[in-house]
Amino acid sequence: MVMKCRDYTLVLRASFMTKTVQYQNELHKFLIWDTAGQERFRALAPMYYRGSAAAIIVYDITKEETFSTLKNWVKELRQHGPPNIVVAIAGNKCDLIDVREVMERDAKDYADSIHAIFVETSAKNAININELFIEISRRIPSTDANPPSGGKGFKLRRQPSEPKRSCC
Ligand SMILES: Nc1nc2c(ncn2[C@@H]2O[C@H](COP(=O)(O)OP(=O)(O)OP(=O)(O)O)[C@@H](O)[C@H]2O)c(=O)[nH]1
Repeated sequence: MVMKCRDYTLVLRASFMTKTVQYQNELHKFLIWDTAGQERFRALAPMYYRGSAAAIIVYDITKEETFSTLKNWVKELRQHGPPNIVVAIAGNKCDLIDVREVMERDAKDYADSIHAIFVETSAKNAININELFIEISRRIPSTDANPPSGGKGFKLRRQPSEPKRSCC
């Protein structure tokens, strides 16, 4: 998406991707919008989270300020997001524990306090990525245990439950 504004052009880096995970006997396909996390793009966020079953908010365990920013996104989702949206918090770059600034315990406690899924991940080393999506699948099971044959998808609904995940 490109937004023109006066004499400059602002390119919004929102990319789309899919991920499929197996959960119990079902394949769950996620349609994912990776949006720009910067504050200046906040007004555009509803375009992406509206109608979404889940939101993954990612911070960088080596940068404390990203964890503070994350809390603003949680507030935004709580105030303006779909009422039953499943929120997952991912502390990325857990391969860099030597330069960690955000304690795992603190992040986990915060996630628990808002009933969010929590996991530390490494996109670089593919740690806990699948586990994160499986946990989201667990929270938003199918409303229809027996979808019609030939059907290409099914609706998801939220089911509150306690997350259980630890990092690398
Ligand atoms: N060590 C390490 N580096 C990572 C990991 N994930 C991303 N990076 C690096 O961090 C930098 C930023 O990665 P991006 O994928 O652009 O992160 P982003 O959250 O999309 O950042 P924005 O583009 O600002 O929204 C890149 O240099 C990546 O290679 C990780 O798990 N471990």
